[in-house]
Amino acid sequence: MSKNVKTQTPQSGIGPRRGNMFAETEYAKDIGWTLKRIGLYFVKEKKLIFGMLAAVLGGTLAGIYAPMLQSNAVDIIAGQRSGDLQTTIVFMLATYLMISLLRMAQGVFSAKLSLRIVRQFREELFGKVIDLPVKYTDTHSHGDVMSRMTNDVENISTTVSQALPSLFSGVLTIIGTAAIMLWLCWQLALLSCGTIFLTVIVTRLLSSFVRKYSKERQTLLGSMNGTVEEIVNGYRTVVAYNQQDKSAERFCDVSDKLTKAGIRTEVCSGVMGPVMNCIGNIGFVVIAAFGGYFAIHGMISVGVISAFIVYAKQFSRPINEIAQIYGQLQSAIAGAERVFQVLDETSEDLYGLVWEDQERVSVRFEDVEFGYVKGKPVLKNFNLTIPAGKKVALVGSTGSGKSTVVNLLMRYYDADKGAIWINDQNVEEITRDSLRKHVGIVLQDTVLFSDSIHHNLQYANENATAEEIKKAAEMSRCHEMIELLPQGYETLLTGAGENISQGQRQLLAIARAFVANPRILILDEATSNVDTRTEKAIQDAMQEVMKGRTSIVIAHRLSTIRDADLIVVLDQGRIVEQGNHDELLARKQKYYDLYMTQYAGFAT
Ligand SMILES: Nc1ncnc2c1ncn2[C@@H]1O[C@H](COP(=O)(O)OP(=O)(O)OP(=O)(O)O)[C@@H](O)[C@H]1O
Repeated sequence: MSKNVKTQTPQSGIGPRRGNMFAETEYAKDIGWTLKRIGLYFVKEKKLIFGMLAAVLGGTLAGIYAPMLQSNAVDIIAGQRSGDLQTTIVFMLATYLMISLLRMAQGVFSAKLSLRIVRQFREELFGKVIDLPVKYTDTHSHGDVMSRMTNDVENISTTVSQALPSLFSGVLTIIGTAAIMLWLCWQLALLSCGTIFLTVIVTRLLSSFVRKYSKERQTLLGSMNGTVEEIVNGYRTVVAYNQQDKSAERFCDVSDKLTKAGIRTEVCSGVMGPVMNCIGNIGFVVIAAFGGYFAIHGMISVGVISAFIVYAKQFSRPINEIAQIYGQLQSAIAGAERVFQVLDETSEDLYGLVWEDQERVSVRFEDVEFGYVKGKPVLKNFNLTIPAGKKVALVGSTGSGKSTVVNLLMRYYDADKGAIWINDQNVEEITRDSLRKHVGIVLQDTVLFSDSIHHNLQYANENATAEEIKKAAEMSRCHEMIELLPQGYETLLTGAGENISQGQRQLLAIARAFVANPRILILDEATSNVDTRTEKAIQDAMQEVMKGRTSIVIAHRLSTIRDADLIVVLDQGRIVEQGNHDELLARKQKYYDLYMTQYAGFAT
């Protein structure tokens, strides 16, 4: 082990960035398991759950008791019971008032609970997304990830705030009402229970369809978001090739499928309520008829019938609600499964050694083999040494593997075989964080943020002073351009840099890399969008900046890498030639051909 590294273990805290409590759990697609897993998020909100359940319990019990008071009042009025009517009515009023207050408390508790649970999901999911390997983002549409973060999490939230209290109060109401009905008149109670049997069968049947369709609907929503994102991001290209109609066709196709899946889901879950209502009403008619018969024959009092009428309604209401909630729950479970799929993805590992700064850094690729797809290697038997402080240029035709070399050095991907060494340290043993801290990279596709130019440049090193930022901007030849802007360094970049030109964006990206002051600098087609004069000026500045540092430059314009200490020519993932510009030209092989193709007729 190098003496410049020290062991770093992952943080043990529960902060969102450091994985999740189920990281090692195998993902299972069953409702019980998913519910249990959702339940674990509730454990952290014990106080709120207790408060909410207490309010639901109080409200439900009072709701079950209130019709008894009503029954007593009716019996007192009908002369079938002795008692004080005024006291009974005051009790009734107090009970209904208490029910209202408890329902309000329940609403407050459940809203808080739902929002806090959503926060847990959202933060854990975001923490996961920023820790996902590059491979994941390369293979999943951004829209799909967005959909999981917003729609699915929102779906879980709605269910938590509405379904949980309704479910708890519903179950309590059913049990309490059934008990009291049995106590009042078991014959009428049994008739009521007949409706439950019918309800359960219909619920199970309809809910299996709801679950299937809502999962399909959420997958399609993700796919539609992905399509929209692709079209909006690539709008200029869409318009340039007059592909608006085709894009609209593609969108409409997904939108159409989404509508159909949505209709199927809504029909199945929407039908549930009315069907349950119908069953409840039939039960109500049966009870009214039989109750009348029993009262006529003196088996029960008129007050009991009045209470039974309320209980019968009270009994069927939660059954309807539970039937609807069941549909909602199915959809939330489908959403939760999709969220858990992301949470269960393997994060970029956080274990390893912290690579500490060293002034001179050499890089060595040793027998490296790598492929993005299994069995299809892009780099084969790749051996390359980049001496400390030297500038190495990678050239070769499109798809020859130049960016892949950089991807491996940055540990966006890890080699399938062989090893990459930084000085005497295998990069796979170093934490990615500490490795990337010392490597600056500028890509062709510049990413800037909707923030001031100053903050965009400071992004690479939050401790950089205004003076250091200005110096970096001067070296990358963008200081003057920035000064000409109305607010100078405080100018806000809108739409991540759409208010400046592509070349200017590239200059800012180079300045940002200079601010980072890295030991290794990688420029992947970093100056492809600036004019040749500016490019030359930047290169001169870079000579100065990179003195004693190691740099890797990828450039199609070969004139820009003529001064490199080593030029490496790649072809189909293999190094076919290496040397300096003059040596390679003299050899008259691949590099010579590439150079002549670009500059035939010009002096070398
Ligand atoms: N994320 C990816 N998933 C699958 N294959 C990929 C991925 N990135 C690159 N490839 C493939 O790997 C091969 C090498 O690509 P690479 O980007 O390294 O080439 P390059 O020499 O940098 O090309 P260019 O000059 O066009 O940038 C190509 O065949 C490419 O299709």
